Amino acid sequence: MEPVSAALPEKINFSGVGKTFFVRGTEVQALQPIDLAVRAREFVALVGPSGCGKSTLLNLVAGLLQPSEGSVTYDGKPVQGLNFRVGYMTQKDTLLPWRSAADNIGVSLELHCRSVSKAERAERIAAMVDLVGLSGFENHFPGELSGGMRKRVALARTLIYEPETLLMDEPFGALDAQLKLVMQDQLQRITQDRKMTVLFVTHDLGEAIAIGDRVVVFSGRPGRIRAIRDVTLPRPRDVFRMRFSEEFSRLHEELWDELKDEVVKGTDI
Ligand SMILES: Nc1ncnc2c1ncn2[C@@H]1O[C@H](COP(=O)(O)OP(=O)(O)OP(=O)(O)O)[C@@H](O)[C@H]1O
Repeated sequence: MEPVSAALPEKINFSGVGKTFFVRGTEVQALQPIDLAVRAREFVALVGPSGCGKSTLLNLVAGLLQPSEGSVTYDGKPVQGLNFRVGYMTQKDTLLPWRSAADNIGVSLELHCRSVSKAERAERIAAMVDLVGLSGFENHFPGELSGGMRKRVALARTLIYEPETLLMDEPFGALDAQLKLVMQDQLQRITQDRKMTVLFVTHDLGEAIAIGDRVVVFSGRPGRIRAIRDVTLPRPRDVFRMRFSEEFSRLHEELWDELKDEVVKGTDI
């Protein structure tokens, strides 16, 4: 089955994108030149060994870094300066410990959307609390929340200013296996409903296949694309059961063959 996004315009394009860092006089090549086009509404999962440049790719789309070679475009235009069309959920949730869950969710509106009135902010926070399943915990402080709830706060904080694209860097990495499935299910529902484009970094191949429209496997540092596969399982997917499907097993086996050599020889793990 052809994914919906196949008919949609290109959203993000990496063309010959390489990145080299200079750390105290030493050159670290994080990414070899890569080419990848992401369509609007596509959910692309990036998997690869530690240090292969996955976060660097997200930082390039967010405009936090510039490529050393090649170009990154968003809606056909080079990313220059911060890209406010994207929401970025980083590895660490960076919640403000002195603010309640609700006030953490509203922080990006306070900082970036000053024209939004206090009443509208409260309304949008309440809608987000509901959307991510935090009702009853909105007045708790981060230290009083479980790991899963903190992730829900971080997700709501990213969604509240309605970015059209989500950049997610191992958002569920620290959660236990069951909770991960619950969060994957919720994320799938939200991003499909809102027709979002998603770049999702994970170490977990099963997670990548469960929620991606496409899975991109990277080699170890310097990262290059080793394999790309479409996941044609229909949506909405039952992330709790799809692991038992034939297509899931076939893809997992195929992609694990690509990934395992890289993980074994990984330099940074
Ligand atoms: N700002 C920076 N300055 C110097 N080196 C950096 C910087 N950012 C990343 N690197 C280096 O680039 C390489 C790729 O890092 P990156 O964080 O993109 O990898 P990753 O695949 O996301 O790793 P992980 O899965 O462990 O998070 C690493 O060797 C890292 O040390």
